[in-house]
Amino acid sequence: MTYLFSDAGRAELRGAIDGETLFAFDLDGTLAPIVADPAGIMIPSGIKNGLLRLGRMAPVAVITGRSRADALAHLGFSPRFLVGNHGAEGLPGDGATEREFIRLCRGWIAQLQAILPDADGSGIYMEDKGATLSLHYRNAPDRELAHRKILEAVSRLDPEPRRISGKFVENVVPQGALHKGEALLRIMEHLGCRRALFAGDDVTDEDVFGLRDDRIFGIRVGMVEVSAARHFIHEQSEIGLLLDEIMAILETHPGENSP
Ligand SMILES: O=P(O)(O)OC[C@H]1O[C@H](O[C@H]2O[C@H](CO)[C@@H](O)[C@H](O)[C@H]2O)[C@H](O)[C@@H](O)[C@@H]1O
Repeated sequence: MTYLFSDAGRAELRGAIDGETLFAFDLDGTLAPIVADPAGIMIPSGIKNGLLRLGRMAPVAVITGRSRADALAHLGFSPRFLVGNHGAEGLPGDGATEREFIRLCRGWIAQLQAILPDADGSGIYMEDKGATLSLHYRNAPDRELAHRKILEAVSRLDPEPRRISGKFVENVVPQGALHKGEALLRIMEHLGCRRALFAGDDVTDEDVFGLRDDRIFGIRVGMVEVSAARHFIHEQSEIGLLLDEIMAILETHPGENSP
């Protein structure tokens, strides 16, 4: 992996983007620092302003594991594309499938309430996001025990969901729901974009990096041993710098059809 703010990383970024590139970002851990309470995130105002400015120069998407409504409340503005539930919510034309995902989740929540009646007592927090759900154990007094209970409970769900691990969380996702990589490709196709940039910090973001699609410039937030991303930044606080760098490049390479 190449550090984005090295000479080589900067040169590769310059060669990879212009005003017709789709710029897509994950939310938690990327646009907002990770905090203990999922409801307590704060997107720094510099990042919000940067996204708004970038949105006037090129298409911008936020692709998040949160529900769209929740993400919107934190963003305070609508990016051109806002995909929620890891790709399961908010893509053009997917209304009927989303309703089916919500129905499935209602069933899983009822089952989990029976399997994990003491969830709160174990420090497990169930986040109902409509089309998917998340079981958090960050704040459990015994994280290992809480995690084991979650894994056991999820393994008993019927029908079997797709389970994706995250930062002290297990995400329960309907089989057949698009993942973040597929969602990004859908938006590119919809817009006719030949190139995209995507930045993300977590396991579900690897669904984008793992496409290994040369048209997509992937940036992992936080260096990890195993990632399919080709570039990384050290930490979330560098996102503001990334937005500035992107906009400086677009000012000199606006793209043929940009405003
Ligand atoms: O795809 P993302 O936008 O990165 O969303 C992934 C999950 O983020 C949230 O949980 C994570 O962030 C919380 C706040 O910093 C943190 O407390 C938690 O431990 C993390 O797992 C969100 O609550 C989930 O719904 C998202 O799926």
